[in-house]
Amino acid sequence: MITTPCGHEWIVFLTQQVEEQSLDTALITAVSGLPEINVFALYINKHFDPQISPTLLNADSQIAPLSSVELMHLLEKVSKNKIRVSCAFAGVTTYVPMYYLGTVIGLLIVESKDELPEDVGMLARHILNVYANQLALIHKSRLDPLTELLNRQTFDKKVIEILSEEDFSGKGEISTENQSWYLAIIDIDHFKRVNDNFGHVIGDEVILLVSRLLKDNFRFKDYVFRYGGEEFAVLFQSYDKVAARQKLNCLRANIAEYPFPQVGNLTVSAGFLELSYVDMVASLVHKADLALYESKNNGRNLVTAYSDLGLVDDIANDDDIELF
Ligand SMILES: Nc1nc2c(ncn2[C@@H]2O[C@H](COP(=O)(O)OP(=O)(O)OP(=O)(O)O)[C@@H](O)[C@H]2O)c(=O)[nH]1
Repeated sequence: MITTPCGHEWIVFLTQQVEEQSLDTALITAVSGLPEINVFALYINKHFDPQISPTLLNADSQIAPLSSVELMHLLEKVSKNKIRVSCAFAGVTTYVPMYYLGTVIGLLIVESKDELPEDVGMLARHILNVYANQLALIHKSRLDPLTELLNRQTFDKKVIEILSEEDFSGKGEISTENQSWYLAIIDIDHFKRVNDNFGHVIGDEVILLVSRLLKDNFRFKDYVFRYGGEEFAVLFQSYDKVAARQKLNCLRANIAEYPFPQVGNLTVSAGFLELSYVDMVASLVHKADLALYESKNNGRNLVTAYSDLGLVDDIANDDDIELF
């Protein structure tokens, strides 16, 4: 791609990317296409959180990796909206900040023999900022607007991503730290009554508060989705079924105790199962739903595992069937 002085073509290229991975690749391509930029490292904090250290985007960088402490120190230094240059015997290192809404969320480090021309540094800065805006847009498109939980469209993709993770493949079904992945579907009990008695605005507020309780009860690395109106899905890791059930019961109890403004007390029901590589996403959801119905049928405010139902699972129990 030819680079015009304003970098117009790179901006068009970056803003055409609608997937995070292709956007990352586009950024690496754009930066490596800039004149006089050959050796570089791109560090980005994809959580847009100034407390979290950025991580390296171009893993094959020839520049020695920096520690979190070094990176946080550098971010602070470049946060004055400046391109910083440090000269040493071996050459010049240039630090270009990446901004999002006034906060530095990343850094481009370039090592070169001579100082980079000013217009190249400025162009790099524009490209980084366009990337940050596009990344934020992609992140937003995955969220439910009311609750800011992950939306249903993102759910299937995430399950498939988890199932195809390296340490999940084969029959181990083991994830990081020897924990397994679980899927839970959680539904607010008698939610229609909330709408009927207090109106939709209060109903929406209840959905929002339940979403917050859900987020607070799970960890950073778990995934919480708004699956339907008053239905939520959670993908979380646990050592075993007992621990998974305990986690969900803890959430259930926290919600039951929570004083919802105007409405008072509410409960939720849940159904869950361990993710299995033999199942398709629709089948996993169907099984979690069956367990959820069991909770509802047994009086609500309950957690049921799919395995509690004692159903014969033809596919999962047949080791000879190869689905992939
Ligand atoms: N306020 C509000 N209500 C919603 C939203 N999405 C779905 N609902 C309502 O949620 C209610 C769901 O009701 P049902 O599926 O009958 O279930 P329920 O009353 O929760 O009863 P059980 O699930 O059987 O315990 C319906 O009245 C929907 O209109 C939303 O985004 N906001």
